[in-house]
Amino acid sequence: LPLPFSSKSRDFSLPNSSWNSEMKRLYEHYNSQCEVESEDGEKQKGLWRRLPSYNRSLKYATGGVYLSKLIQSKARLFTRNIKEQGGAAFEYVLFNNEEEQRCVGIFQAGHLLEGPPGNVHGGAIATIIDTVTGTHATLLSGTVMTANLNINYRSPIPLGGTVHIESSLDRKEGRKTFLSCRVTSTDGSKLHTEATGDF
Ligand SMILES: CCCCCCCC(=O)SCCNC(=O)CCNC(=O)[C@H](O)C(C)(C)COP(=O)(O)OP(=O)(O)OC[C@H]1O[C@@H](n2cnc3c(N)ncnc32)[C@H](O)[C@@H]1OP(=O)(O)O
Repeated sequence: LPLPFSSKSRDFSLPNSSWNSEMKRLYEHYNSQCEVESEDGEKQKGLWRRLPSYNRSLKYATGGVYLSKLIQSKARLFTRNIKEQGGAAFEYVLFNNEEEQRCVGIFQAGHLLEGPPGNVHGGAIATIIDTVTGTHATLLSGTVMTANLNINYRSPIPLGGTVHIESSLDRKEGRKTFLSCRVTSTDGSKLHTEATGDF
């Protein structure tokens, strides 16, 4: 990602004890296709790249100078702002495939994201879609803002479950980037959500 992060920052996209078996399985699936370093230190490029994820970046953002010191020190990325451990909210990891211009998110929805009883809140689904597509658009086109996000909710996402999110490039027009996104069950058989985004 283009923003510089301190090497001391915690990377939230690594496996932790709250991850269910599906989350771990899919993580392994993509992680095993990422860059590998041989014993002699030579790096072999992989098909996929795991994207680290930190809970803040504002310290480095130029807009930060206009904000109070309190806000600057307390600002946290929305999807990584819950101190409670154990998969309470957004557990996710993103992988990017530069060659195929695809970005994949594996998302486990925690108990604080409830909307309809037993299922994930539509706003939380929109948030994770914006995160995957927004990150993908940033990788494709540099710093961007979401201009439009159009979402069709096809079937509910069970709370505690894991889903597969895939963002793909539709087209670029000048400084605009258009992406499509699908949220499915991890075996791909069930479509939960479809979206398009303009960045
Ligand atoms: C690490 C985690 C990553 C998470 C990523 C999360 C990303 C986000 O959520 S960003 C936050 C939500 N988004 C925002 O707050 C954006 C608010 N909006 C804006 O800042 C501005 O309206 C912005 C930047 C989208 C467009 O501004 P600006 O470039 O000045 O607009 P303008 O010059 O009128 O339009 C440029 C082009 O975009 C198009 N456009 C503008 N707004 C929209 C829109 N809402 N929908 C579709 N197209 C639009 C225009 O039609 C125009 O197209 P063309 O060049 O073909 O005529």
